[in-house]
Amino acid sequence: MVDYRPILRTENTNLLEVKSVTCVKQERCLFEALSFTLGSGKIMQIEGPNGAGKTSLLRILSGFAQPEEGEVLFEQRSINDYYDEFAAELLFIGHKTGVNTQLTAFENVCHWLRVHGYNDESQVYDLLGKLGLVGLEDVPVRTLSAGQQRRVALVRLWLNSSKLWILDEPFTALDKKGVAMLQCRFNEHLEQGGSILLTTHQDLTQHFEQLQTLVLEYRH
Ligand SMILES: Nc1ncnc2c1ncn2[C@@H]1O[C@H](COP(=O)(O)OP(=O)(O)OP(=O)(O)O)[C@@H](O)[C@H]1O
Repeated sequence: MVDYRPILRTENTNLLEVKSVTCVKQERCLFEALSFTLGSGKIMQIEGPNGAGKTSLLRILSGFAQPEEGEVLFEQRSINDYYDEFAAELLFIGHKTGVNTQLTAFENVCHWLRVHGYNDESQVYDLLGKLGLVGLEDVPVRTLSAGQQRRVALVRLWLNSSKLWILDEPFTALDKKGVAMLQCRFNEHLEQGGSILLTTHQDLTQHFEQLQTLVLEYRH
């Protein structure tokens, strides 16, 4: 595909460090004094029941929301103080996938390429084909099925060399083949020294040797 810069592996350092983070929504404390680290080449699954605060945590870790207390460090620097540098190393795909459903899959991918400063559109059809979208590249995304729309959103994982991927329910609506393809892509990213934080209700223990799990309880 496009010639992207390699991820530089940062040995023996924590890519992400969460220090005593507390989140309160609608006067309910979702989590309190939460601390953990995520190293280079590591994957962490955030689990918990509906409403426990998984998405809220991902939003704090991405810098889209501020915690009541605590801080988040990326490569040992506060993401608030160095947000631009952090953002350049972050790929966030949320519940709302960021796909423009009025545009075609091809147009969406070309847009993402341009945003990242790349103009080589020559292999976009190949990439969309790889993701099972053959023949669907030029129809508005809104006319695709939920799983096909998710596949369009996930194309960014094949176009991206950000160190940290934060993904909210990336497996939603994918069929078995789609799930397997995504797991394969995750492993490639980890092998290159990238890190992944994700929420999912899938059991990933069989698929990732060094899976870390963080369970958020529902707090009343
Ligand atoms: N912007 C907001 N304003 C007010 N309340 C919010 C906001 N965002 C989240 N909440 C509340 O925080 C709680 C946790 O929501 P969150 O989306 O983080 O949960 P979740 O664990 O991701 O749930 P699910 O598994 O259903 O996606 C919910 O009760 C929700 O109503």
